[in-house]
Amino acid sequence: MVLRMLVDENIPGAEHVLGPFGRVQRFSGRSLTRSQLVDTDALLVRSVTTVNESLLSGTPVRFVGSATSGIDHIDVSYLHNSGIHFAYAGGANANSVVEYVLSAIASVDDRLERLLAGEACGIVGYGFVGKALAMRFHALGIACRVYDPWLDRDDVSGAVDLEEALACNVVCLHPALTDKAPYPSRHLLNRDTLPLLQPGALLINASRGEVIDSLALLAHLKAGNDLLTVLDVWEDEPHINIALLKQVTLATPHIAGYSLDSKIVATHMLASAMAMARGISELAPHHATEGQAPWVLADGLSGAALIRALVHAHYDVREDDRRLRGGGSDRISEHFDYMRKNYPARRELALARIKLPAGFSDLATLHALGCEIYEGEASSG
Ligand SMILES: NC(=O)C1=CN([C@@H]2O[C@H](COP(=O)(O)OP(=O)(O)OC[C@H]3O[C@@H](n4cnc5c(N)ncnc54)[C@H](O)[C@@H]3O)[C@@H](O)[C@H]2O)C=CC1
Ligand SMILES: O=C(O)C(=O)[C@H](O)COP(=O)(O)O
Repeated sequence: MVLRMLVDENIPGAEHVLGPFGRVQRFSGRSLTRSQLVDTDALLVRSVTTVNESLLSGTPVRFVGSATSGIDHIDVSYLHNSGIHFAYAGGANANSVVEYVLSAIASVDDRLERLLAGEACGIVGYGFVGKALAMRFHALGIACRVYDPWLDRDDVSGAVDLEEALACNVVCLHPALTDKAPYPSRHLLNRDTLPLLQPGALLINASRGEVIDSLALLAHLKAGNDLLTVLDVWEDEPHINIALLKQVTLATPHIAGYSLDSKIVATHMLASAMAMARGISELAPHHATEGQAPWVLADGLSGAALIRALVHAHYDVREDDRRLRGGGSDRISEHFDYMRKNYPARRELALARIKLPAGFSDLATLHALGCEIYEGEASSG
């Protein structure tokens, strides 16, 4: 049977990877309605589409895939109880988020140097992203204090309670969004917990906007608390709070996980799941992203300077911040989505090939960042 697939317009590679299953039609994620699903067998969404009974009941949809790691937009119990297959791309973009966080840390004063000198980083949420971040930090020699109350403490390296994680000078939020007791993450940072952050701390949120009570954060920042903030995610996207945008240190339109590499992996993960659900063993050949051109490292870099140079050469979060603010306040929601839809092909540093200058000595840092050493000739500098 030819499968009728409806695929979010922002899932790249779908025609190539999913084409062999049948017909691929595109839709716009924020405006999907039930009437568009009357002749759809498989629905592939991103985080902006709420998938629940009111969208799916009475439709022929039998497979739902989400090209995301967070699945708070999916009513998984409804899908399960209705016999609808569900798959998502858990972990596909974890490294992309890790590199976003590194880029943010490397952009704010001497935060990176201080972490390398022994200050600890607080990580809230120890799933694919939190764990990948902790492992990258560990490889770089940076200590982590991790809070994830849903996990057995023995399974969490550097487990602490929330107060201790928030007492670090850099705090990174990576919990799933949940309302579930006893540890809901919605508004985990609120008017009672924001004061637990240290003066001068850097708070990075690349999870879901609703993990922070934005009005409480705005009040906290306006009260002159010495807090630096990097927000990739916002409450009520794309209608973000302009007053908050003006107060934060760096602001981006929910693109931390948007490396090209991670998006293609996500498409493949959904295709594999769809194949399995249909009992098909042969998939389309991997739609590999092109290898990156070797990058020639400048002389004399090591430690923090080396990390900063490599991270920013690959992805500089300050450029996304400039572009978001450059859209002006009057049409910010359109601009927010425009940036997401037209996001440039960002490649991951962990897949980069680096040509070393003569006498280079800091191989440990290159390995910690996941880079490959390139031995051949390279043309660019
Ligand atoms: N900004 C972006 O582009 C991206 C955002 N995300 C968001 O980041 C979240 C984390 O991503 P993954 O690690 O891949 O998800 P995951 O599902 O692997 O991990 C989420 C972790 O959060 C923990 N958690 C839940 N409630 C918590 C609480 N109250 N306090 C502390 N921890 C709590 C869970 O126990 C779990 O270990 C996703 O759920 C998604 O919402 C993920 C990828 C990209
Ligand atoms: O994976 C997740 O979870 C994310 O937040 C996505 O990377 C964000 O992308 P969209 O699904 O919002 O386009």
